[in-house]
Amino acid sequence: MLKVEHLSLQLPYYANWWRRCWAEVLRDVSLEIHPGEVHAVVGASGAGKSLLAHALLGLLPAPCRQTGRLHFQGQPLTAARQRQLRGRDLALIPQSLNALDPLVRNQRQVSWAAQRAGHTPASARDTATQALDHYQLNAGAQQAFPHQLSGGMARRVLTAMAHVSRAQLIIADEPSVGLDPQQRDRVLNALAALARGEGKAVLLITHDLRHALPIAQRVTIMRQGRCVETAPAAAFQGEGSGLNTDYAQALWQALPDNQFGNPLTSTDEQAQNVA
Ligand SMILES: Nc1ncnc2c1ncn2[C@@H]1O[C@H](COP(=O)(O)OP(=O)(O)OP(=O)(O)O)[C@@H](O)[C@H]1O
Repeated sequence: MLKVEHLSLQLPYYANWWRRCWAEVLRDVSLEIHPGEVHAVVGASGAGKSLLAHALLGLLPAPCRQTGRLHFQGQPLTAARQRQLRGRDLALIPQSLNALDPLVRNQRQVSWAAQRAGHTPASARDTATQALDHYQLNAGAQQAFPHQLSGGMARRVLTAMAHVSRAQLIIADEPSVGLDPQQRDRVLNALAALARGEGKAVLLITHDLRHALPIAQRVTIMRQGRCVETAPAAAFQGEGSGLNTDYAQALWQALPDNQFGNPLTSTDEQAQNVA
């Protein structure tokens, strides 16, 4: 569905106040995402994950220098096509909660996202209510303004907006940050269900491999603007001998609750094991 080939990106900075220089923040990034798949992009803070997401959606800060090729559903993903598809076939769950309009009630924001995806105003309202119910936001939270919600609740509103968008590709940038373990699993499992049940492609961006492995089919590890390795999620087991790079192996082996050989389970499964 989405093919990224040799994507490189440079952003400007100023040396000695006036001399403009260019910092290479993405370097030769290539990956593919298929329908029905959750593809996780995992890396430390500053690895370039959000910039990759913004490049796919045409949301990069200007000026910037971008090279490489993007294809979506077999066609080149040009700037004009990105504008046309954003919020429709391409949806973003942004990392920043500032993406919510502070002056618009939460339910209405989700309803607008549904209308942009082609719902009539009446069906958009119903769809928005169902989606917000699904993410356990009650009527009070639905009618509140964004500043009246906790960070985790606001993040669930953003997830509901992507949920109703009918997008073929959902890019989720740290969708579980600030959520308690149950809510985190709920959001991640909902993303997995969109891929599995509805054939959508999900690009899950996270700094925590533990959040990616229970739902992802493939994992790309990023470091300092580069793709270090793309591996099937099944390669993250045992001592990580199925992984090709030392960095990916080290990342896997460094997980605090890595039992080397026990596949990581979701919090729900862990809770059931305890019960
Ligand atoms: N607008 C910008 N101008 C200049 N440099 C930027 C800009 N946005 C990001 N960067 C730099 O690009 C690099 C990658 O940033 P990015 O936000 O993609 O990281 P990330 O992997 O998403 O990190 P995090 O997990 O903390 O969100 C960082 O070094 C950052 O300082």
